[in-house]
Amino acid sequence: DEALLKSVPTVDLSAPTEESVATMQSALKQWGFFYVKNHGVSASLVQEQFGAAEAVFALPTQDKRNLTFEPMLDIGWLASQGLDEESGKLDTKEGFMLSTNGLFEKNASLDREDPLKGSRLKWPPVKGYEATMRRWTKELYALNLKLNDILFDAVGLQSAERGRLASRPFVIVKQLRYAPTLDQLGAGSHADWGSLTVLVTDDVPGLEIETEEGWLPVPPRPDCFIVNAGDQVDFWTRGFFKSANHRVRPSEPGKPRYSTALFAYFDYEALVTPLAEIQGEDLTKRATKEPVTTGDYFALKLCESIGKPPEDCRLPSGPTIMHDASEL
Ligand SMILES: O=C(O)CCC(=O)C(=O)O
Ligand SMILES: [Fe+2]
Repeated sequence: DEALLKSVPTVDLSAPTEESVATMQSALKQWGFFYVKNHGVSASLVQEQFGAAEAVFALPTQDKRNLTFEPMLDIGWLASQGLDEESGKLDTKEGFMLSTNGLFEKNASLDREDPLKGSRLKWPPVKGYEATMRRWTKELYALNLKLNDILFDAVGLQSAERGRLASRPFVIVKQLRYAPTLDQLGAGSHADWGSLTVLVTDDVPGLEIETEEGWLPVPPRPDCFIVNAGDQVDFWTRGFFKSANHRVRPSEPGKPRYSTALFAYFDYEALVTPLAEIQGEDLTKRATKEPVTTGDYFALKLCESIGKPPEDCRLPSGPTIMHDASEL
């Protein structure tokens, strides 16, 4: 199998910018995925974050139920629930989510020193959790902004557009735990919705991406994070950069797998339109081909994911979306 001999490239953030730009460009064109090294997040913070994740998932079920998932804010605890379309079985992932939903207020500002400030969040009853996750979100938010700069160079974007698309990206932090079972997928095949996803995993392999030649493993690499482009980038570049389908198939018996994703979107209020800088045939796989703001797009995707057709799903006129799931 030829795909198995290949591997996704690594963007080294300590290398000269032109080199990072060239690597990201070819990686997103070919795979939709790359590793990033010298990302600036300390190993001790990575450990601390995984400690926080383990502590949340180890809470008594009742405590986790008190942190119930709120779909329109994209926060809270999710028990394993996603149906894996291939096997028809439930997948094995459990999640806890935080989001910068303070941005849902019109013209909201975002504090880069504390991106979660102003968000409605449920903090789990775990000592030190809030401080750790505020720090984690701050550092990963900054990393996403750096990656955006490289992404914008990779498409030759004008400077005015940069600020419009990436002054206040909306982000979701999702801590994941995959149950230690091998006869079921950890996460079924899917593409991410946003701009760039930054993924940090423990040392249990499992992530695979769909390629023309089959499923390609993207195993953990020491000191590297994994980054992939989502559907917003696919739409924005007319498919020039891929939003690749991927899945998780944990491969070590008896050992749970932990990973934490930062799902970033473009600026919450920005209207995302296909790039003028990229010409050529529209290869986008994204279903919605109308330009929409990130906020409306996000609300639309949420409606879709809970099975409401867009016409039954009231989208607000501006970016201030419903705060209450019952309004759907
Ligand atoms: O845990 C992983 O390796 C991937 C998670 C993922 O793809 C997702 O949550 O969207
Ligand atoms: Fe994903």
